Amino acid sequence: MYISTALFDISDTVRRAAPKPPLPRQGVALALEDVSVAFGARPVLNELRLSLRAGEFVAVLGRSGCGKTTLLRTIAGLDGADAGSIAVGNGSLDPSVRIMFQEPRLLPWKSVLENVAIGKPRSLNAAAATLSIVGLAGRADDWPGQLSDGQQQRAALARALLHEPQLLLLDEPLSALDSPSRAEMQQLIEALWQSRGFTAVLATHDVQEALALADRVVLIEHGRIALDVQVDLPRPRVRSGAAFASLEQRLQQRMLQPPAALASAA
Ligand SMILES: Nc1ncnc2c1ncn2[C@@H]1O[C@H](COP(=O)(O)OP(=O)(O)OP(=O)(O)O)[C@@H](O)[C@H]1O
Repeated sequence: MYISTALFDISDTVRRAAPKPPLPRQGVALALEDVSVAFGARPVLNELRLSLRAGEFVAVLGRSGCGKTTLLRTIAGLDGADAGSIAVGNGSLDPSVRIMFQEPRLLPWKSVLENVAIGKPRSLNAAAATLSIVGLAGRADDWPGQLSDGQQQRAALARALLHEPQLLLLDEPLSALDSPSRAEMQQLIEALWQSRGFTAVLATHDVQEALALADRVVLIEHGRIALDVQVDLPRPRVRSGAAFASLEQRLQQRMLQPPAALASAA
């Protein structure tokens, strides 16, 4: 992994490229009612309920294996729910829902531009413009292997954005990046979310990342939403502030509780 040196003015680039008008921020974007998912005999999601307002940015936290990925895959229609209902944009082929994974999942035999245009092969001009928005102007003809890890995730973000999603699902897409690339991508995602108005769900282990980006942080325990915290802090978030630190401590403590303590508290 090498450190990205392709710093660019994120806010200016994103603002100039913002669609007009942005998506309306009203109504419910996503509603999960009593959604249960099991793999064989192992229950993962257990009558989970979650509702998101249009334009809301929600971070999903939880210990490893608690079901964050399963939740996002189920919302995207990649995993089927055994029970319950999911309203709005359910189905992996629905262009209004896009998902980004921890790995960029670019096809190595296609150029960066062709990767971005997957599913929209007639949109090469728009794909090139989207590459510029994510800071990859000039890299369209490269192969994915010629990009750094962070740049590959930017290309994956461009691929999702090309579909102008109403709901963007982010499954720990920054967890493999070095810290400067990670901070840049956080800024980029926040700027895009602000200018475009899509609804975002970010699964992460990182409490700071959740608090830096989200309007609301939810915590999964025992297959359900066990904690739902509103983050009423001005943006851009100042991580050194007292209110930020206090929320961070509260969530960290909850995340660090051993499973036995969680079971007896449930
Ligand atoms: N396809 C599958 N088949 C069988 N079990 C699975 C499958 N996918 C997930 N699981 C199990 O479901 C549980 C939840 O997995 P999931 O990947 O959703 O957790 P997670 O919270 O995203 O974990 P992490 O933070 O480590 O990525 C785990 O016990 C996992 O082993």
